[in-house]
Amino acid sequence: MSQTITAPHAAEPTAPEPVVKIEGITKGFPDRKKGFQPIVGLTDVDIQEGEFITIIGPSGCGKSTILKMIAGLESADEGSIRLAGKPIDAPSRELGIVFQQHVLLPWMSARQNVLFALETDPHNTRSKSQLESLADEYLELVNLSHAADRRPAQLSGGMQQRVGIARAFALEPKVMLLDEPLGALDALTRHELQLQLLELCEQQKRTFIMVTHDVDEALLLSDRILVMGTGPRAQIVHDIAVPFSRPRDVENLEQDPKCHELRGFLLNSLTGH
Ligand SMILES: Nc1ncnc2c1ncn2[C@@H]1O[C@H](COP(=O)(O)OP(=O)(O)OP(=O)(O)O)[C@@H](O)[C@H]1O
Repeated sequence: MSQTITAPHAAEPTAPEPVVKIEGITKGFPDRKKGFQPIVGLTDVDIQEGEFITIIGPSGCGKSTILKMIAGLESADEGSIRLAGKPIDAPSRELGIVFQQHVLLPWMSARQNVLFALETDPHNTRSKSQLESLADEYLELVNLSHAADRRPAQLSGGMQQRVGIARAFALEPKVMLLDEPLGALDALTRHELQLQLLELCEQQKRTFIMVTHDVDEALLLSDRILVMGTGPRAQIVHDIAVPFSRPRDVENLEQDPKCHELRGFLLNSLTGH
């Protein structure tokens, strides 16, 4: 007779260590007239490797400030932020950033812009020809191979933003921080790039933390949506798991009643209803 033997004190499976661990952070800024202004209230978040996290919240609540603290560009007043267990106290190549405004070198082509970032990476161990292939690979991933030799002035806003995305992705950071990456684009280009970003994220399986004002963008791309409340001392008021399986399809999402329900909930939380 077969028998199942269970260890008397089998260890509980432990959750993997979060790639980003935010513990008890607060942040404020000095104001010449009003004195110290508290912005971000006590905040704790664990982000697991491979998750796509979106932060949404009312304007001025401190979303970008949180992203800048994770990027090592601002320090928290209290608490700590760790990347794979190590405190983040300065920008690092493990943390890639894409801002709303692409900062490309105007005298270089799209390809040279990506290549320059790779060549000046102090941790680079690849040869020049390997870097050239890598730059081409990432430009292809954002559908820009045909425009690789054009300079920024010869590219549309959406194309320039795609070069910025290719450049940040090509450095293959552990965590990609996106601060309203599509915020400056017209609605059509924005939608196109959302789909491209979705495809890229699903192919790359990296960790993403994005700030956006666009609820539909958050629902399309995220595994979790963190909703911040109003300030001062704004905190995360909802941490929502997005239940849609991947790969995602916009049309299926649009017809899914769960998506409508979540969308309504998010819009209501943003408008304070
Ligand atoms: N370096 C700074 N010095 C002083 N105040 C700052 C600084 N950075 C941000 N702030 C203030 O902190 C508050 C939060 O700014 P932040 O950009 O993080 O908000 P946000 O939620 O990303 O806003 P939005 O949605 O409008 O982009 C704002 O009142 C802003 O003026």
